[in-house]
Amino acid sequence: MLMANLNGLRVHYTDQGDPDGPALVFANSLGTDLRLWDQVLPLLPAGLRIIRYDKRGHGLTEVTPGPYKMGTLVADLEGLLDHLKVRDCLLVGLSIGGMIAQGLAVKRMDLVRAMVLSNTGAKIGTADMWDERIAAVRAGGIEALADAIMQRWFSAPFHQTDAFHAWRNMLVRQPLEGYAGCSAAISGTDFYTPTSGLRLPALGIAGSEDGSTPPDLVRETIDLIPGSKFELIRGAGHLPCVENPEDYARILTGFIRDTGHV
Ligand SMILES: O=C(O)CCC(=O)CC(=O)O
Repeated sequence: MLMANLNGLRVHYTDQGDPDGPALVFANSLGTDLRLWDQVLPLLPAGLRIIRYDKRGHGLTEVTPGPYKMGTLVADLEGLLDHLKVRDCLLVGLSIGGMIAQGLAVKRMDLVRAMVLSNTGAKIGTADMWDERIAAVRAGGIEALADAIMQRWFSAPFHQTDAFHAWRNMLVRQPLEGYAGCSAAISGTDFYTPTSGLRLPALGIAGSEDGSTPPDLVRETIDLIPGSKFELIRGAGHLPCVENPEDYARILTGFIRDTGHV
């Protein structure tokens, strides 16, 4: 079990693959932990150093009292990469993880040489929407919202699978304070201007059935970065790395190779 103590926050992470290989770093979405990438990792090319982590208030990372700021979540990942002496990584961020990726690329170009913005946006939802969600979660727990969240996360056929129930369990077992804290960070984030200034290889990935960050939002965001590419995974919702890991890994592998990362 790997834990890093970063300015007093104990962060859970994994560091797998070739320790001397180019680094591929994953940042998870709201209400998920690093198991989000379990099915994609075995399908990726050999020779990479693969780092995953649980963001603040999620998984096995410590929970601090919310609300959180996006700058704090960005600084947490910055601290982890500095701690692990990672430079020039290919950073894959899904949803809030994609916001963290945008923030880190703007702040520390030495850490991020290429970026995948998956099922995310420069801005996600409205402040009113997030205020309502935070109030609902504080009143009734994540369970009270779980059915609606699962509708956005997964396409209808996936709801009939056994795996669906495992992912629902993962969601409702996330710490409430972490979920609410990160929701506040999303609410306060609008990266349109800073992301427009980014110049690095970038790929957007969307799911055709994504009810949280629909394909148009992902495309609008990735189009802010000149020369970027966009891929749509048909039939998948907000978490295509879970619903269709084969297509996700194929697209990611193509980008890894195109950018000369392995
Ligand atoms: O998944 C995220 O990180 C935030 C976007 C969202 O609203 C997810 C959901 O539908 O619950």
